Amino acid sequence: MFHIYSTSEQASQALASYFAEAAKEAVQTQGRFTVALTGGSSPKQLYQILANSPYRDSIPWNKTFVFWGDERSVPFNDSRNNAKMTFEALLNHVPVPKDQIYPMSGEIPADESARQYEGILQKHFAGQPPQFDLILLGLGENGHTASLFPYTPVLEEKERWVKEVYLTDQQMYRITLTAPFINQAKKIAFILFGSSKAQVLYDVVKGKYQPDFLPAQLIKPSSGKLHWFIDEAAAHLVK
Ligand SMILES: O=C(O)[C@H](O)[C@@H](O)[C@H](O)[C@H](O)COP(=O)(O)O
Repeated sequence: MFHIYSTSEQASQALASYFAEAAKEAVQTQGRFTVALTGGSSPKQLYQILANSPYRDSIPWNKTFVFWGDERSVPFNDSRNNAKMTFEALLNHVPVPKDQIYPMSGEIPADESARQYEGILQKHFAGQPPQFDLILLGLGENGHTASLFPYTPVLEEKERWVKEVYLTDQQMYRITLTAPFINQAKKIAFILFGSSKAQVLYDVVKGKYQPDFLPAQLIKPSSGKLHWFIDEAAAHLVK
């Protein structure tokens, strides 16, 4: 479902409200809210909105468990680290217990980090279906989402929940939730803005299915809901 707004600010406000509703609903039904955050520039406004009232005061942060959809394999203090950005924009300002926040480690080799993260998730979901209540995702101009990049082996992964991927052009490992695992989520919300995303958004949702080339096409929740929070500039080809 598309949620299209004139400005990125309005779209971020709408997603903040959706986030808050998802959190309250999850806590009411299961006693906790499990969310995966995204990196990139698009969610920063959302995080800043969530860090301030009314959301800072109304979301059940003390029952919220925070994970990430992907991470660059760089130390936490590196400016490219997704968790660092999220702490600065959101997590340092809201009362989520620190032991309920699970950054992917960039301090150990990426393959170990991916296995470690899978272990953390298995423990978190022990005895329950491994379903995030909400996963936030961005969309890159080349069709990637999380760290599911075109023509990378991780796109073929069917068993693992979390996997490392080496990106030759960036000369960097990244760690990512895999598409089959993301697709278990109850709610998935993409956030993207600007005319530079219009063509890729069109290609992903209306174009030919070619997920090796456009990995975001792999995101199809098996029983959950898929939402797109976008501005007019990004939406103009899909409307
Ligand atoms: O770590 C990251 O960068 C992301 O998880 C990545 O998948 C991002 O969401 C897209 O690249 C879109 O990024 P923008 O929002 O900056 O366009």
